[in-house]
Amino acid sequence: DTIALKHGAHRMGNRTDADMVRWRSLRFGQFIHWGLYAIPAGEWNGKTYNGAAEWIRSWKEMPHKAYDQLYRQFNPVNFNPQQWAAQAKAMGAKYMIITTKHHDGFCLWPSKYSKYTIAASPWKKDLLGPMIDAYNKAGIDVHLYFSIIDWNHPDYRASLKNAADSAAGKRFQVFVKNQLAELLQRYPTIKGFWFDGTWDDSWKNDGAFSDELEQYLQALHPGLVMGSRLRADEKGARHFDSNGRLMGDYEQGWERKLPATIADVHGNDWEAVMTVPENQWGYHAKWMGHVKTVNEILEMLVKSVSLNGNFVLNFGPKADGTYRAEEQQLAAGIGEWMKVNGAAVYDGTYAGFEKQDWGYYIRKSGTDSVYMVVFNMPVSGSLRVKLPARTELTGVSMMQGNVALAPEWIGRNEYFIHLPNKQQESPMVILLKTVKGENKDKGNV
Ligand SMILES: C[C@@H]1N[C@@H](c2cn(-c3ccccc3)nn2)[C@H](O)[C@@H]1O
Repeated sequence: DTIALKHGAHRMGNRTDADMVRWRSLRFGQFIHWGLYAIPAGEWNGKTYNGAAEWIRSWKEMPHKAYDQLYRQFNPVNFNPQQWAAQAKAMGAKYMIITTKHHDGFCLWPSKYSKYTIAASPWKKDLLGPMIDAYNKAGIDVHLYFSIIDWNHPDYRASLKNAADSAAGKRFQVFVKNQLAELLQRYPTIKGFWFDGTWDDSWKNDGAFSDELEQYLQALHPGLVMGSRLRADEKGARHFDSNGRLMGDYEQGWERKLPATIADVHGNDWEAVMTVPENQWGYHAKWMGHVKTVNEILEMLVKSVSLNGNFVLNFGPKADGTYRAEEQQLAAGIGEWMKVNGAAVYDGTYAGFEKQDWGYYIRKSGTDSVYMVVFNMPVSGSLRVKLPARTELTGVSMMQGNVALAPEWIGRNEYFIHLPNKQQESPMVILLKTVKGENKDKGNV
């Protein structure tokens, strides 16, 4: 039996309105983490910070005062939003999420509610407006990342221990509400907020406020897409309320990790956000450890879509507004594959076929077209396909060159697709045409 909640999930099941249908169809996004942290870039006084570059202010070797003065040097003279948008478009991203304000509290827009903004820097001018315009002109939707945690704001409290804390907390909530309304008023074409930094007690223990805030923003900007990270219920449960129901419009917990199977997503919309190195969002001068390759990123993107989710790849521009070579090369390599095979990703959904070792199935939303994306070519060069019940195969073709293939029926609802060439440098896409049958097990295609 369910617990009576005033501030739990208010909706059963996924949103079906046009804005959410659009978000779901885009599938592939670009995250951008840009801010003062790109100036130290993970190094200070000749020492290297091994944590995430955007967290350097919390490093014992970084005096808060020194970090908080960095805005005096922020002057991205090579910032070129048209070039940023062109790179994202060439990569095949259909939406972008930009950090308006990370945990350090520095605002990339000239907020009237804070002095700690781009207006106080040598650059002076708004960075968000030109970015949003350039991306929208390139046909890419923009969502705004907003950190609730704000290390710069005098009224921020991680927890409320006394009356003074509660008064500060109230002032801080007004500040948050004002800044979010200001962002919607300044940038009316944005499609959603991506909230972060909502794990402190001060936020977790005021589910009512997070609920009211979500409804306030939806009223200001109907159709806004906001994930589960904003919300807590009145018992402090986050992402999923105390009855296990997802709050927000999609599950937003997949940070640097992916679900393993369709069972892990519980029928909810969801999105994964991923770093190129193990754990760097902001620009770090020295990437340590493994740097993901084009094919690794493509597999994460395809796996996410095959499990009904979106996949967002993170970029961390330098303080001067340019991108590091590794990120430029990654964007170009991903874009090359997406140019030929993007049809298998965009508007992709869970196909309902039994998973095979060679890779992933993706169903074009609402159609009988199912893509096979092959990552693990069998030594035999023959791909096993097991059709779901009441499904018949009417056509098989290679995406590259639209070459028809004649599968071999091997009994019941199973086929082998024998590939003419089992060499593969990158993921191979095959298109299956199916129809609803009467579960007749037959071999002809
Ligand atoms: C989207 C990513 N979320 C931010 C983050 C993650 N974390 C975090 C905090 C505690 C445990 C694990 C992760 N803190 N901040 C990162 O800084 C980046 O913005």
